[in-house]
Amino acid sequence: MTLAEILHPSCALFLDFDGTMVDIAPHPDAVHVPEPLLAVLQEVKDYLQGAVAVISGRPIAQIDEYLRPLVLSVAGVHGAERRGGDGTLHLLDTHPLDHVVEAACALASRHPGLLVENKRGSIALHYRQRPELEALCLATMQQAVDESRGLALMRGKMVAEAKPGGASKGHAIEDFLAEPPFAGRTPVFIGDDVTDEAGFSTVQRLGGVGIKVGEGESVARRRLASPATLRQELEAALAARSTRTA
Ligand SMILES: O=P(O)(O)OC[C@H]1O[C@H](O[C@H]2O[C@H](CO)[C@@H](O)[C@H](O)[C@H]2O)[C@H](O)[C@@H](O)[C@@H]1O
Repeated sequence: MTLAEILHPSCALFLDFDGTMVDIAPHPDAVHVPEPLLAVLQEVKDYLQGAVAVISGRPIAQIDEYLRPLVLSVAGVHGAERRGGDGTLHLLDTHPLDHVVEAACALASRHPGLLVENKRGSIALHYRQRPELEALCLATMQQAVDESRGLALMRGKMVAEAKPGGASKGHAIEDFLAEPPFAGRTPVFIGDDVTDEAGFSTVQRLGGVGIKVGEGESVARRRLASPATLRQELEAALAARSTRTA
């Protein structure tokens, strides 16, 4: 089944960012947003009467910067922050991260190439430049999280993140679906990473469609090969819309 067949005007579309809309890059700051993607997203937003949201591990401010001048609804930091369809900002309670920051920074200072990313309520330890240190990074972060209050460890692509225990992409999608312009629509969530599995489960439980980009185990019942394929399929869905309404 293609995205053109799935994406009807009564859908709400939820999109992950890294690895889904844009290719994975060697460094978090090195991602490239292809120019045509912005135009496609604007058109899809119009088609779905505003019911398009980005569901990302990145902060909302970063997503805004990458998608500028487009402004979309966004859940950032795995749902710890969320800007709804009316522009209202919802912030989950955060928990002290000092112990995790200390542990992650101490490890990074001993191992050049490790990168500590500090977000509101969350700390990410990236090991893409030092993949051989994966086990050490995961163990260090897990121990620091276990010794902290209210945090959970989440694995991503070459990254271990400590985030608020209550934050999840699935919850963020449910919160969007309780509000206009998302309420009453069939949810479609497209993502690429372990962190997106909660989102796939949520939309499928609600009668919607989960689509995994790329390879790897997933609960999602549909697949797309790559971010480039996603862009092509969105363009095809828009073209099919023109044909349908012509
Ligand atoms: O939920 P997402 O929108 O997919 O964000 C997940 C994380 O993305 C970023 O890290 C990942 O992408 C980087 C750029 O391609 C890559 O270098 C890194 O290895 C990946 O883990 C971002 O830096 C994180 O904050 C997000 O949580």
